[in-house]
Amino acid sequence: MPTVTMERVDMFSAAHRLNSDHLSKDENAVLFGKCNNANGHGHNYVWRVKLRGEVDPVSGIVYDLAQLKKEMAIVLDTVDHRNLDKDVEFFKTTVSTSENVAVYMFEKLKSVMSRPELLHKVTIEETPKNIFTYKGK
Ligand SMILES: Nc1nc2c(c(=O)[nH]1)N=C([C@H](O)[C@H](O)COP(=O)(O)OP(=O)(O)OP(=O)(O)O)CN2
Ligand SMILES: [Zn+2]
Repeated sequence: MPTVTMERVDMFSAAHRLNSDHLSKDENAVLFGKCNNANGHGHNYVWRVKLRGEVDPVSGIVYDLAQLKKEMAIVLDTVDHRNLDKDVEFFKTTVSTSENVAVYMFEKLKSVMSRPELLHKVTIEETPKNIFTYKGK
């Protein structure tokens, strides 16, 4: 059967601050600039999810879209209108760069999917200019 890639896109708004516990105050300020400001800042992130698999000969689908929507909603609830650094366990020890947001969103979705082997890649658009993609380990 043919192998097809399907994609669903959603969005979430979240606050964060770029700051590494392994760097000094000055090193953080130099590395992250305005993004290290103590007040933090926010983004309207665009989350692109791509699944890749064989088209089922009976149903004609790769994966149930309604199921994917439910699973993505579970993940979105952990980040939407949250402060990533304070509300998400993963970011209490990991800098909330969009590289790491892509890793988190991929692994969290994979952990709730009924067929995790179909998850192909996740893309995070932090701003229209800054886009990060993760395909798993
Ligand atoms: N490697 C990374 N560098 C930076 C990240 C990141 O996730 N990975 N994130 C940031 C900040 O979060 C920042 O908010 C995004 O950068 P910013 O300059 O505000 O947004 P733009 O690049 O789109 O702004 P322009 O000034 O229009 O270029 C910083 N670095
Ligand atoms: Zn930011």
